[in-house]
Order: sequence, then C-alpha cells, then structure tokens
Amino acid sequence: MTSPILITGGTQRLGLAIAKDLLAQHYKVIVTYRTKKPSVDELTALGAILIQADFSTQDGLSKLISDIKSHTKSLRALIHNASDWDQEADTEDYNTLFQKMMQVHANAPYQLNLAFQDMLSANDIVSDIIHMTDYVQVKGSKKHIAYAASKAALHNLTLSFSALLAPKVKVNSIAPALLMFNDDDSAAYREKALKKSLLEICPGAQEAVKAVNYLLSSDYTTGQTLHLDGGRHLK
Ligand SMILES: NC(=O)C1=CN([C@@H]2O[C@H](COP(=O)(O)OP(=O)(O)OC[C@H]3O[C@@H](n4cnc5c(N)ncnc54)[C@H](OP(=O)(O)O)[C@@H]3O)[C@@H](O)[C@H]2O)C=CC1
Ligand SMILES: Nc1nc2c(c(=O)[nH]1)N=C([C@H](O)[C@@H](O)CO)CN2
Repeated sequence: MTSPILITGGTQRLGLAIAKDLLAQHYKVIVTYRTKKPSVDELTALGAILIQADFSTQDGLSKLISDIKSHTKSLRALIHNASDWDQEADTEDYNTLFQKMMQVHANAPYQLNLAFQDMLSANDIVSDIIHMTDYVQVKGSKKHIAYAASKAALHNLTLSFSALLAPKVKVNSIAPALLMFNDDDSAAYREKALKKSLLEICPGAQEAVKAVNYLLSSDYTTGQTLHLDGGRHLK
C-alpha cells in the first residue's frame, strides 16, 4: 500500500505542475487549496484528494490536520508549497502582514511537520519533507521584508527537522528565484527580472517539478537547499 504525498497550495502554478506530475507517476496525492477554481475539479478527475484549507488561522490549520488524519495513516512526502507573496507597499498594517507571513510560511509548516511526523515515519522507505522557500532566504528583500524573513524561518525549519526526523525522513528546502511570472507582471518588470540572473531566463514550473523529483529519488540528501536561481547569487 503506497502512502500519499501531501502538497499544500497545489491548485495553481508550481504546485499544480508538481501535483499533476506526481499523479502522472501514479503517486497517491492529497492537495490542499484555499480558493475553489477549475483545477480543483481537474485534479479530482485525475484521482487526487482535494481538501480546502486556509492556514492563516489556527482554526484553519487545526482543521486541516484533523482532515488529513481522517484520510490517511501514513505519508510518503509532505510538500509545503502554499504561500502568499505579500509586500510592505500594499499595507500600513505591518503587524498583520508580518503575522500572516510567519503563519503561512513558518508556523503552518512547523505544526504540520510535528503533527504528521509519525505518519511520515510509518513507511518502509525513507519519506520526504520539502519546504518551498525562496532565493531571498539568505539575501532578504527590500520590498518583501516580512515574506523574506518568513522564508528564512522556513529554511531554518529544514535544518531542525532534518536532524529531528533522520533517518526515517529527509527534509530539504527548494529555494527558487524567478521561476514563473505572474499574469499582471509588466513588460518592464519582466525585462528587469530576467536580467537579475546569469542565465537570464524564466524557466517555468517544470524546474520545480524536476527539483522535487530529485529530492524524492535521493538516498543521501537531507538538510540541504536546492537553489533554482539561474546563477543570480553570482550576478
Ligand atoms: N513562482 C516563483 O517564481 C517563485 C515561487 N517561490 C515559492 O514557490 C512556491 C510556489 O510558488 P507559486 O506557484 O508562485 O505560488 P502562488 O503564489 O501561486 O501560491 C500558491 C498557492 O498558495 C496558496 N495559499 C496562499 N495562502 C494560503 C493560505 N493562507 N492557506 C492556504 N493556502 C494558501 C494559494 O491558494 P489559493 O490560490 O487556493 O487561494 C495558492 O494557490 C511558493 O512557496 C513560493 O513562495 C519562490 C520563488 C519564486
Ligand atoms: N507565493 C509566491 N511567492 C513568490 C512568487 C509568487 O508568485 N508567489 N514569485 C516570486 C518571484 O518570482 C521572485 O522570485 C522574482 O524575483 C517570489 N516568490
């Protein structure tokens, strides 16, 4: 009996591509979503279990933990992908912004990892936790200060949980820089963003898919970060 892979925020962009690829490999997949959209039905038709969840509140997080435990007794992998890319320019309520970024990007993965550690260790093979962090985890960001701090916290969870859960569970970060533009990104933004890396491309969601599959297949990678940044750190 193969255990399912749980991916959070898997109904658009990188998460959707990862979920579809795992389904195509015949993994059992549980996907969380916050907002109903056509891909919820698309993934259900492909055989995924879709669970509505909003991690921005403790009640929402506690409900998700309960819902997951009602669906399975084990997990092959837990992929923390859900995220909001909020910026300080959009608000003056910095307390709410900071709390929300830390809640979604650090507190939710922290509590889900602790709640599901036994389910992850219940397999005959080594399981995986993957934290989708960000290039800015080590660099910071002038325009997304709270977001960057929360991604740094998420990466620190990689270090702690890899030590705590070894050898039954590998725990790694995937730290992308630009992988996908957003639909409302201007031509000027896109041109400027492309020039921030050495390779000067926007590779698309499959770059994240390939990284996830490497980590799932690895026998010897834990506590690490896969940097998907086109050489931006050297520019
Ligand atoms: N795209 C890129 O180039 C980069 C991405 N990353 C990271 O990779 C991951 C995937 O990126 P991307 O695909 O662009 O992500 P998105 O911005 O598309 O967000 C992914 C999903 O997160 C869900 N989500 C947001 N807040 C909550 C919440 N409070 N509770 C539950 N779900 C929530 C959303 O759900 P819904 O839509 O249902 O509301 C959304 O579908 C993220 O962690 C991101 O930070 C890092 C660097 C670059
Ligand atoms: N949740 C999200 N996080 C991030 C996004 C996004 O669209 N959603 N996008 C980026 C940018 O691509 C950035 O890496 C470009 O420099 C970062 N995080």
